[in-house]
This record gives sequence, structure tokens and C-alpha cells, in this order.
Amino acid sequence: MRWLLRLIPYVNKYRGQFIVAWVCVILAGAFVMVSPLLIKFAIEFGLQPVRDADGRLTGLEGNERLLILGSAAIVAFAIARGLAAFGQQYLGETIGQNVAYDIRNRIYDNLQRLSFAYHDKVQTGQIMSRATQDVENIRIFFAMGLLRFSYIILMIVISIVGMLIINWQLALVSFISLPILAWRSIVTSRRLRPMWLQIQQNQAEMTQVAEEALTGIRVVKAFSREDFESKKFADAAKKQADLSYQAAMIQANNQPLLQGISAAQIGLTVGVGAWFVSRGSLQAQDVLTFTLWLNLLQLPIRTIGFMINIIARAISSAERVFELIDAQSAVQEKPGALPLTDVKGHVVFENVSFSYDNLSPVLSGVDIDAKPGQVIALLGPTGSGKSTIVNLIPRFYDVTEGRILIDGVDIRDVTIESLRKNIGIVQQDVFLFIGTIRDNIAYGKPDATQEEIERAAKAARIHDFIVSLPYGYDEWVGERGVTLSGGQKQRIAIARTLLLDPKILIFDDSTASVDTQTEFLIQQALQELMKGRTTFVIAQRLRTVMRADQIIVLDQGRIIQRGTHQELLQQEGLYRRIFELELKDQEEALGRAATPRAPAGADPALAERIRERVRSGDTDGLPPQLVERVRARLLAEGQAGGGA
Ligand SMILES: Nc1ncnc2c1ncn2[C@@H]1O[C@H](COP(=O)(O)OP(=O)(O)OP(=O)(O)O)[C@@H](O)[C@H]1O
Repeated sequence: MRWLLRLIPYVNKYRGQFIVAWVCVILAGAFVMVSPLLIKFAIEFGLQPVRDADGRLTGLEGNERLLILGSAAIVAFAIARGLAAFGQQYLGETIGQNVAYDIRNRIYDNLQRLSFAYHDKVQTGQIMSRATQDVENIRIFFAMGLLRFSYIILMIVISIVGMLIINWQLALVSFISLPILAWRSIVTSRRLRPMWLQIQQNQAEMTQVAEEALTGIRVVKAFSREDFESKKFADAAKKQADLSYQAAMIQANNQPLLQGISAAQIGLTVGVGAWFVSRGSLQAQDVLTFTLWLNLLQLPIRTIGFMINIIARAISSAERVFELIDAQSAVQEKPGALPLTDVKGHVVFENVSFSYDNLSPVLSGVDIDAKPGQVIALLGPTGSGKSTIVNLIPRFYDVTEGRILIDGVDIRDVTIESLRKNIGIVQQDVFLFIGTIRDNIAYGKPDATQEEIERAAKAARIHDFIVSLPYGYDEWVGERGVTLSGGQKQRIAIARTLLLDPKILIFDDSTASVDTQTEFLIQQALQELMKGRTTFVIAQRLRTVMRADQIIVLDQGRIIQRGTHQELLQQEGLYRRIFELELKDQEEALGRAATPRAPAGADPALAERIRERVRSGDTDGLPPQLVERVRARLLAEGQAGGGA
């Protein structure tokens, strides 16, 4: 119940509308319940009995004026009731929609503020279902449940009191079936409720099966699993059809029973009422009023179970929704935090340790001193903590021990927004939003001019490609837009970051393999991007590593080596092993293939293979700089290579 009470502030905002809606409820209830009384009075006073000399009833004499007045009053009350019902429904819906709108926005705002740590733990599907289905249950509660429940209570009270006043014995007879109707309604709703939940759940599963198969259609086709996926969907769809059929059957079985009980009750009331009339203790028009009231009373009683259901669902949904709204971010801004301004880009890690779960440390005692404009390459085996280090700088997570300083200021002392505005991030998986290319480039700076956007795109070596598209910068990307290659996406991401002009840059260099031409363009774009910025790069390529001012070698969350490429090559250790295993080929290719004759100690066969590939135009996978140098050499030797 306390969860429903927590919804009060949300409705309080619309209290004016809510009060009017309640007045409408009272009026609609009153008008509908008074109508049988009007009929009773119209008959009682509009039709006078005519008796003979012996006092026997011979007919009725109509008082036309009273009858017309009575009929007009009935019509007027019906119209008034219609207007009140309209007001109730309209305002109920409006309040419901407004409350749902506010709650959804609260949820979304909070989700945006929550740190990575929260999103690591909670499944997106769970969040989506709370933000949609649970909020919908709360909306239905306000739109229908709450007001309709009051309406039902009002109708029940008015008719029961009215019937008891007219004739309490006949009233008691008329109430016999009411507990049975209420009981049947509650029992049926209880049976239907888990089925509806299952139907809802299955609906989500069915959508997930379809979505998964459609997003992974390439994998499905590559493994010829179309039949398997079709069957998976058919099973989910069959389950949905069966459940819906069962629910419909329960409802269909219940309906005639309820109608039968209601009709039997009316028959009993009319019969007993006629008996009272024959004994002179009740007037015929009173029996008519009774029957009409009883009819009006049975309908809401039959929907009581449905109402209870709406309320129960709203309570459990409110609990789930408030869990989302109340979720606290692990990364909090200090009260009175000042904006980070005039950043030079001096980034210092002081004895930083970090753990995702507060149990097993992922980083231990990390010290880094990145001077403004320096390139810091992070190198190490998979899982050694490279991504974790860069995620700490924009405070996607907070350090567990130690501190990170930018220009001498602890990053926890500045506003999160100003901190992140000064840090540009180019991730491995570039995410493009559904929208135009212009919107995507200007994502971090929505007020950027076309000139600024184009300047950034040119520097990122993507401008020429964009203008070659039919709609240029207005071309639609993301889902249902043009399909961009990994390299094109990455250059758009670089343009997006260039536009922000951050002093600190984080770059994940572990790009999936792209063709040589694209790699060449990306490298040029990166050169532009890194100029004058302190850059942390998760390095996979020798070129990036060699260019770095400091190479930090990590293993199991600890820095085990640091220095320049040349310094580290002199030492025994992990760097040399990585170099031998992964980077050496790249160096050999870079260093030697560009010379006509390999110097002593080089592998002439490898150099010749590369020369041959460049000559034939088969340059896929070769570093573009190398290709350029080899091609220049071949040209000089008069044996120019093919290809682009
Ligand atoms: N969100 C997370 N929640 C819990 N543990 C995590 C999370 N992200 C990473 N880890 C763990 O922390 C450790 C370091 O991971 P991290 O991603 O920083 O390594 P990495 O060096 O970047 O690896 P890779 O080169 O494979 O990307 C790993 O053991 C990983 O399993």
C-alpha cells in the first residue's frame, strides 16, 4: 500500500483535474442512481388510478403535464449523466497519461544519471519492461481503477441504502446474489491474473526471439539455422496462442454464469415484489425501481474482481518502478562541486586501486603522470585492466583507493558534466544514433555550425565520403539509414570528438581489421585528433605504440613496465615478449620492406613478399604507410605497383 501512497506526489500535481474528476464521479453516480426514482415518481404522480363506486381499479388517468415533466427530467438526467461520465473518463485518461509521462521521464532521467556500475548489473530488458509495462499498469490504475472504483462504491452505497429505505425485506431478497456475483468475479480474476502475467511475459519472450533472430540474421544464415529460428519463434507464438485461448475460455465460461445469476435474481425480486404488492405493502412502481436499481448494482459488482486486479497490479508495478526511480548512482557529484575550466591536460593517477565488486581488485597501486599533450599507450594482455584505467578518468567508475588529478584537481571535486566535456572518447564500437550524419557529428555540441561540422569532418578524413552521399550531411544513418563501414563509423566518431575539442583524449586502438586505404585515412584522422591533447590509447598497433611518449605495460591490474619503445626494448620483460610475438612483424614490415635491398640481418624473403603484394595491388592488411613507402620505392625503381 505504501507504494500507492508514494504515487500521491505525482497525482498531486494534477489535483485540480483530479478534484473535478471526482466531482464528475459523484455526479455520474448520483444521476444514474436517481433515474429509477424519477421513473417511480413519474408513475406515482403522473398516472392516477381511476376507481369505480365500489373502489375497484378501472384504469389510469394520466396527468400529461406531470408525465411530460417526468420524461423531460429523465432525459435531462441521462444527458447530465453522460456529460459527467465523459468528464470522468476524459479527466481520468488525462491524469493517467500525465502521471505515466512524468514517471517515465523520472525513470529515464535517473537511468541517464546512473553510473556504469548500475548498468553492468541490471538487464536492459528488465528496465524496458518496467519503463513500459509497469508504468502502463500505473496509468490504467489512475485512468480507470481509482475513479471507477469510487464510482462503483458510490453506486453500491446509493442503491443499497435506497432499496433498504423503500422496503428492507425486498432489499434483503434482492441482495442474495450479490455476494455470489462478487465471489465469482474475484475467483475468475484470480485465475486470469497469472495467465495475463504469463501472456505478458511470453509476449516479451516472443519479441526477444524475433529481435534476436533479426539482428543476428547474418549469423543465422551463415550457419543455415533458418529452420531452427523459425521453429523457436513458432513455439513461442503457439504458447502465446494457447495461453490467450485459455484466458478467453475462462472468460467465456464465466460470462453466461454471471448473466444467469443476475437474471435469476431479477426474476426473484420481481416475484417477491409482486407478492408484496398483492398484499398491499408495496406499490407496483416500487418494484420497477427495485428492478432498475438491481440491474445497475449487478454490473459494478460483476467487475469488482477486475478492479481489485487493477489495484493489485498497480501496487506491484509501483514497487518495481520506484526501485528504478530510487536507484542511486555509485558515482555522485559532491555538493558545491565547481566546474573544471581552462584545462591544460595534466592527468595524474596517484596510487589508484579499483575493484568492480569491492572484493577482487582489478587495478592495484597504479601511478601515471601524463603531461599535457603526451600520448600514453596502455599495453597488456587481455583482462589486464587497460579499459578499466581509461574508464576511471571520466568517472564512469570511481577509484576504490588513491586519486586521479587533472591539472592538480581531484576529479571527484569537479562537476561531472564539466569533467566529461573535457574528455573525448573514441571507442572501438562506434555507436551512431538514428538521425542524420550532421546530428551524429554534432552530438556533443548541438549548436555547432555547418562550417564547424565540415571542418571536423575534413580533419577526420570523412568529408569527401559524406558529400558523395545522395543527401550529404543530411543522409540518415543508424537503423534504417545508410550502412556505414567500421572505418567510416570510426571517422565519424573522430569528427564528433574533434568538434568537442577536448584537452584529454581516450582512444581504443583495437580497431577491427579494415582495408589499407581506410586504415590510412583513420591514421591521418587520428594524427589530427591527437594534436595538442593528452591522449590515453589502448594500443594494439606498433605505430601507435612507437609514437607514444610513455608506454605503460599492465599485467593483472599492476603496472609492470613503463618507458618509451626503445627503453622497453632494452629490458627483459612482458613488453619485449609482446613485441616479439605481436608487434615485430609489423616493425619488420615497416622498417625493411621499403628498402630495395634488405640490410644485414633482415628477412629478405618477407621484404620481397611485401614488395610483390604491393606490386600486384594486394595490399589488404598491410600498414598504409608501409604501402606508400614501398610504392614510392617501386616507382623510383620503375616498377610501379597496381591497385589504388
Ligand atoms: N563491468 C565489469 N564488471 C566486472 N568486472 C569487469 C567489468 N569490466 C571488466 N571487468 C573485469 O576486470 C578485469 C579487467 O578488465 P579490462 O576490460 O579493464 O581489461 P582489458 O585489459 O581492457 O582487456 P581487453 O584487452 O580484453 O579489453 C577483467 O578481469 C574483467 O573481467
